[in-house]
Amino acid sequence: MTLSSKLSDPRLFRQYAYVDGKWTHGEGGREEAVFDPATGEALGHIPWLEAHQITAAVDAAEAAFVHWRALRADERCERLLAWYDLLQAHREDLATLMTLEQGKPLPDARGEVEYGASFVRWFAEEGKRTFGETIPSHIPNAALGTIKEPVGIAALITPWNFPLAMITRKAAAAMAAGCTVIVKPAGETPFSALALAELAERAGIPAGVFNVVLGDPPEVSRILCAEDRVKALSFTGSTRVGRLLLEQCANTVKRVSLELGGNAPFIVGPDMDPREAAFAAVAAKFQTAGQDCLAADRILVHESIHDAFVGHFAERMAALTVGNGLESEIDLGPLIHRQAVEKAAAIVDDAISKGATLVAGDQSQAPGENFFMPVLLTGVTHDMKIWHEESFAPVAGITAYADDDQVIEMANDTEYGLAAYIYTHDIRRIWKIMRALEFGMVSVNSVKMTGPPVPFGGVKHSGLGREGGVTGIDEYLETKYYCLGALGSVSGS
Ligand SMILES: NC(=O)c1ccc[n+]([C@@H]2O[C@H](COP(=O)([O-])OP(=O)(O)OC[C@H]3O[C@@H](n4cnc5c(N)ncnc54)[C@H](O)[C@@H]3O)[C@@H](O)[C@H]2O)c1
Ligand SMILES: N[C@@H](CC=O)C(=O)O
Repeated sequence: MTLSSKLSDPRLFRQYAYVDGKWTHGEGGREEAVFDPATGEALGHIPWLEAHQITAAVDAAEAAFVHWRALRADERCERLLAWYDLLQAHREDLATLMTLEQGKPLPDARGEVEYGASFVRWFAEEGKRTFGETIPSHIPNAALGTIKEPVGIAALITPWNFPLAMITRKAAAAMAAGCTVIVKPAGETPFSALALAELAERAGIPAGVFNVVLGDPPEVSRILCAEDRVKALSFTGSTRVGRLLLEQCANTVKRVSLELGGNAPFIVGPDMDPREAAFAAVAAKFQTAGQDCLAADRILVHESIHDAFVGHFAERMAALTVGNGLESEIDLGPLIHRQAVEKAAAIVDDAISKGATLVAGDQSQAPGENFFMPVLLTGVTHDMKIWHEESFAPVAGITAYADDDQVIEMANDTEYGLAAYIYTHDIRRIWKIMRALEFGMVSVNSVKMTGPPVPFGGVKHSGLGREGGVTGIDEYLETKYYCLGALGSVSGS
């Protein structure tokens, strides 16, 4: 059965790049297969564009920018809202596509479509509120102020773990600001991006405003980063690649936004009900099979409730079902590919060899070669990979701590600074720990922390800038200051 036959609208499945409003094949004959990580079956193929075709996408975005930026904000809003409506109308097909190429369970994929669409609606509205300011003048007879203007073409490079929402959180902000965009999705999950392009076209987004290029990742990124006409780069992905791209953007002095890796601590205070906290920790760890930048990687539990917490965690973890995300009642789908499984196994082996205890996690039960059964390790310490590396896998590491100062030190003992969780009802402890944590986002007594109104982003090596919220659109705007002199009548006003 082909992929398109699983969709009620088969035209959402596209195996071409999308440049200047046209479905585009590669001119050099290079292509890449895209696999269903659950079954290993090839879902389809995507072309790799040649260097001159990437440059042609920049030409198209440049030409489209002239007209797109000239529209009124409310006109851009109307088109983005039409796109939002289409995303909602095709939610089921978009979720099916996503589960097939990414592996996450269908209900999670539906949730991501909803989440991704919510950024389009949010920024459609925010585009109407890109206010400048009036500045009381210190210059006689002058009026001073600022205007917000779109930066120009934005290149958006995105990962495979959230194949739709990571694009819309960037693209909707950029497009609402009046920018045109060139999206380079992950090669593992291009079909969600191409379905977005199909729906953008149907929504009346003009040719050249939303482009999707496909190709060899280092080659495409080098071209986009070196292009002076590309004024902003927004990247979501690993810290390793983020650093490379930051370097590559130096010559053209681009605006760079980076949403990079995480290694979230999950802190449980002594006053917590261990069962309630353990169930929350399981949810924070195993969403998207642990392939989430917000995944609770280091679970730090007060020594007084540690053993009870571990018992409840193991009990809840044992109830998780692992399988093909298209089947019903599945909690964890496959990992994205075999290398991810091997990396997870290496992290577990490293921890055990350095003294961690394997409480649960029997890989002989895995239902396929890309699957990894949830693992629970206790006694994880600073010298283990699991402490420092983002496992991006369903591997939970628990450690006991003695007091607040110790847990703050443990939590901050990482190069990452994206998100952290605190579970306690002691308001003084919450305030002390929350202020001391070196993380861009801290969630207290809640697993869910994201959504369009929040400024999403990290500190330290987790990134630069913020996405979403009222400031997310600023990543795509320049502030132009003006001084209107010799006006005569305004002095002193
Ligand atoms: N902070 C956030 O908002 C956030 C959200 C989702 C994922 N992530 C992070 O993304 C990572 C997982 O995604 P991934 O494995 O796709 O990341 P990745 O860095 O390997 O790839 C991200 C993108 O960069 C491209 N790429 C890969 N190698 C490249 C190279 N050498 N030069 C140029 N481009 C290259 C990929 O094709 C992809 O489009 C994790 O570290 C995760 O924490 C962060
Ligand atoms: N869950 C994150 C994506 C991280 O991988 C989000 O909400 O943006």
